[in-house]
Amino acid sequence: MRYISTRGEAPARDFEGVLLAGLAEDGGLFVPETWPVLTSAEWRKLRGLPYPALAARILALFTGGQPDEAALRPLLEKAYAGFGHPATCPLVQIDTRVFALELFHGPTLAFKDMAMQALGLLFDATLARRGERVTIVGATSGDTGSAAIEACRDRAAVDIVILHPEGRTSEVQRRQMTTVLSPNVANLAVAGSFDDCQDLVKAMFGDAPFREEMKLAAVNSINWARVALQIPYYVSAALALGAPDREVAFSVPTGNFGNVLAAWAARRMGLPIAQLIVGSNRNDILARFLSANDMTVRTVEPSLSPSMDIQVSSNFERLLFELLGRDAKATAGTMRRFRAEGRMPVPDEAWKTATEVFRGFALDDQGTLAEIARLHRDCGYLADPHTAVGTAAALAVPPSDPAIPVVVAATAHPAKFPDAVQRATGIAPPLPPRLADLYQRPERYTRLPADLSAVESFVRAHARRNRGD
Ligand SMILES: Cc1ncc(COP(=O)(O)O)c(C=O)c1O
Ligand SMILES: N[C@@H](CCOP(=O)(O)O)C(=O)O
Repeated sequence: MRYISTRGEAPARDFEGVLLAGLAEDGGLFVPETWPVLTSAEWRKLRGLPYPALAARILALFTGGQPDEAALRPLLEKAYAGFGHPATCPLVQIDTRVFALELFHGPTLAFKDMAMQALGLLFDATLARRGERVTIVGATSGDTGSAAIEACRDRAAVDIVILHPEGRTSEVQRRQMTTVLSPNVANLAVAGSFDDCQDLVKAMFGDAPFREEMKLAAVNSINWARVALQIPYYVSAALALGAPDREVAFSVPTGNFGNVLAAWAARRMGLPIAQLIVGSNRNDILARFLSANDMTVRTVEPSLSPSMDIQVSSNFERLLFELLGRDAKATAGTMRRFRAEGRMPVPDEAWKTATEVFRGFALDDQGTLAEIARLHRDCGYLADPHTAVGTAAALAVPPSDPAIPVVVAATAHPAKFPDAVQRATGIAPPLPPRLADLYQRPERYTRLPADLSAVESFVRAHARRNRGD
């Protein structure tokens, strides 16, 4: 299995190369050179497998034997062993045709753990074998950061620096990051938005001497391994509802487009997914794109679903590459214009192709509170604000065939957003016992402006300190 860059100017790599490289050298994102496609009989054979075994089978389709399924299986069993539900990611019926795929039973209570717990182990195994050390730099709007820190804390071959937008995460989200005092972990509160943090991370990767000196690695969904590890749960949910002999749809609360892209990948692999519903908050660039081919960047606005406060959705580039017939030159040109002009010129034909699969829906904060209240009142389900955007989208733009069930990606535990949940329902969901003293733990983080040289100096000092240079 080889991977190519969406911008066509970086050398192709194998899975291990992609895992360690993160972003391609030409600024593009790695995608499989060819997609593995399963027959109906092959999908049926996956039914009933425990989640770690299913995930190993799917991931092995993308690793080209390095590591192979036999090596991946114990690794994934270890990754999911600490999850708070025996099914890893249970499917819960919440309405007549709507199901919640609960992806938040991992250590940091958000869907990021589903990939990140395995990614940390993959990094460990790979770096130990190669005798190498890396510096992970990551951007977070709230959940990637804590999941990455939890997966990488105290690991011998990894230093990690996470950039979050100062004051724009929930307090629980911030504390989950900043109260981890392991020497290899550092947190930066950046004066700016998530998009600024993500730009800084990409700029560090674009600075070739710095990238080489620091041996930079990525844990954001710009890293293909993150997306690959998000595919199995769509497979698991679809099989449970009757695929490949029955079509399903997914509704995914969306920000950086990594989660819904994994669902798209499952569809590309032959899973019968009738429709993908993209839920947005007031930062509705994706909903505008899907309804009117308008992908114009606006200022990022804070909302009750802060993890989705994003305007530049990195993984959209992977979809764009496919929509443009895998034309890397056209993709690179389109992305250049997007960055220069703040508007993405997607040809009408490509846009129409996207709308055959994707539907978009945006919900403001009032609507989000109303949906959390409705779910609690009518369905007895306590949802976090991100999941509520997903359920509202599922009801607003469902597939026209009522026999097709809609699975909503329940991306965070309601206890991560107690203020919003309490405003909507009067209930403040408690944190699990292992996090009960979160508000009493000391925090450590550094404030910096959104300035590349300041951030690079910080990262260099952090890495050197840990390497004993
Ligand atoms: C709770 C939650 N929901 C939804 C999203 C959006 O997911 P994505 O960025 O993969 O589109 C995020 C952030 O990734 C998140 O943390
Ligand atoms: N919503 C994310 C933003 C980063 O997304 P990623 O999937 O690219 O890591 C977050 O919570 O940090």
